[in-house]
Amino acid sequence: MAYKYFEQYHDETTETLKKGYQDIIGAIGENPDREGIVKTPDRAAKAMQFLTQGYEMDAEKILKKAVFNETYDEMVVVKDIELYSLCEHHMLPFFGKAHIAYIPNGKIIGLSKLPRIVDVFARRLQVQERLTHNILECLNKTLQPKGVAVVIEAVHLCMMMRGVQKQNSATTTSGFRGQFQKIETRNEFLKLISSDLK
Ligand SMILES: Nc1nc2c(ncn2[C@@H]2O[C@H](COP(=O)(O)OP(=O)(O)OP(=O)(O)O)[C@@H](O)[C@H]2O)c(=O)[nH]1
Ligand SMILES: [Zn+2]
Repeated sequence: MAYKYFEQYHDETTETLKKGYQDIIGAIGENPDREGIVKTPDRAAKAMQFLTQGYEMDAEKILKKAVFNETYDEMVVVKDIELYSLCEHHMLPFFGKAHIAYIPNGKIIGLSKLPRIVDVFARRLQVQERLTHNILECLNKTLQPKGVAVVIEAVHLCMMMRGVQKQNSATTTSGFRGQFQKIETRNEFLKLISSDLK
């Protein structure tokens, strides 16, 4: 995991979140002083800061660290980028995979920066549609490629553990700019992301 050693907790935020989690634990009928739970508000406060760390990150800055001039002008595809986010309606996880492609226009991007920007936008309260567009627009603006495409496939725990309780439905969202608006280019991308080559 990229952020295994994340330690940017803010004391004030931790305290505020801790109080909130203590109230939640009491409100659901648990004993906040029970041995196994006494440290839970502190752990949960830190977990929530980890899961929402994207608010403090600047995606454009991260991308600009690794932009290289190159004449390669074929499609670049990075697929199966795992993502974990929180739905903004229930604050429950949704998770799945992102597939990203772009066609360079004189500049290529360091490959690891693509998963990094997925995380920047995923580690916030989100809806899948906005997450898809955030990634798409950020790449389009920063790289100004000939085309960019983003597909996200995800499952939402708010539809599985509660609510409609549907265990087998997945949601796909997509966005296409530039040359990916042409059907042949889009189809080539969709074919590449559906192949089993790992
Ligand atoms: N479009 C979209 N909807 C989402 C996403 N995550 C959760 N939702 C939906 O947000 C909606 C919120 O609807 P409400 O009727 O206000 O909430 P609710 O009463 O808890 O709804 P149910 O989940 O149907 O029980 C639900 O339909 C969720 O399925 C997302 O990423 N995109
Ligand atoms: Zn939800």
